[in-house]
Amino acid sequence: MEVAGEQIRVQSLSQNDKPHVPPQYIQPPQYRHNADTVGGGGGGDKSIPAIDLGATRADLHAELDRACKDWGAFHVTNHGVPIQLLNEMRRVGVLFFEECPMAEKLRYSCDSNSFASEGYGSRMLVSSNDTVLDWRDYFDHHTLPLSRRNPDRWPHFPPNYREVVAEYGDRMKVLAQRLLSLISESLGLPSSRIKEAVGEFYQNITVSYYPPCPQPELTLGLQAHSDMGAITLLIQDDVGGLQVLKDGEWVNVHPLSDAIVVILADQTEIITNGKYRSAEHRAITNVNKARFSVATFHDPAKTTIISPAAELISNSSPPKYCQVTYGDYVLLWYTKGPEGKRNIDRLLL
Ligand SMILES: O=C(O)CCC(=O)C(=O)O
Ligand SMILES: [Fe+2]
Repeated sequence: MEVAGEQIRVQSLSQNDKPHVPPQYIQPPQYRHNADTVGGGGGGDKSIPAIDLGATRADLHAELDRACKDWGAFHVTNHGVPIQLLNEMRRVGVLFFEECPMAEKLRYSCDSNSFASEGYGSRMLVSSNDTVLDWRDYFDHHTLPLSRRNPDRWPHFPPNYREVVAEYGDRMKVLAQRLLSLISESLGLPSSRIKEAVGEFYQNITVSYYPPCPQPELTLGLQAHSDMGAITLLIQDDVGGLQVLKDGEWVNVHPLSDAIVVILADQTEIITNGKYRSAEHRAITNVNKARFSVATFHDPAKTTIISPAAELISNSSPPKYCQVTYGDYVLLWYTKGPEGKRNIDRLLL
């Protein structure tokens, strides 16, 4: 835990070789995952849908409609982002966490007293000292709009790290726009409808590093939450650990190396008046292997007011959520904590 400026990273704890995790990382019993499911179960045969973006438009609309209603999360293949870039993003990210000396990594430390500050950290929520901590280190990059992008603040090791992140962010933006268009169309809305409601993308890229954990049954790599913004695009390595909640059961998102995981976030749920849902998800830990993922978030500006799309409102389908200024929503998330989907539930009418 970070107290009075002291910087403790989970990676350092993991390298201590202690058999027990410190008490701040122990989840209350109701939030722990069932160790029996790790690697084996985690939803049994169930898995999120996989959608081939090369399919015909009519097929795509039907498949997206199903996936966004039932899951709020799905894999996409044939997505147009070069596979080499996905692999390079994974490679430079892992090299930073594993090969860069801790003293140098700490030079990029984020400001642990402000929300979503850019840089290297372990503790996303600034709320209170009794928050249970995630078994995760991360590096958060502010990538879009370009006025927020300052690669000087990003890792200088390996040498091409900054170039890869910049290109990766640009490619993810294009894919996120395309997906929001297709998702609008699959609801019968004009293709630009959700994109216009979100406005210019504020894009953050968070690379997460989950070190091996001596007591995975007591911890979470990342507590259950839904993402705050509009749409998240995620890639992971081959270790596995991401889970999505489906009908009350946690289902493993099995790694598919060339695919990208799409996670609908809360503002899309509001704009679609709950017709499409944001996915509640979490990351679990394991004893043997460090795990790596890259989440690219696409959010509205803090001043944007988000409300259900008028075209989706009628006498038989009244508004389900009250309108919210995105900045107020973010503040709630960071001060109260995500606790699953509690924050969006507060907006229910
Ligand atoms: O590491 C993962 O797979 C999940 C990351 C995530 O959900 C997030 O950063 O919001
Ligand atoms: Fe997330």
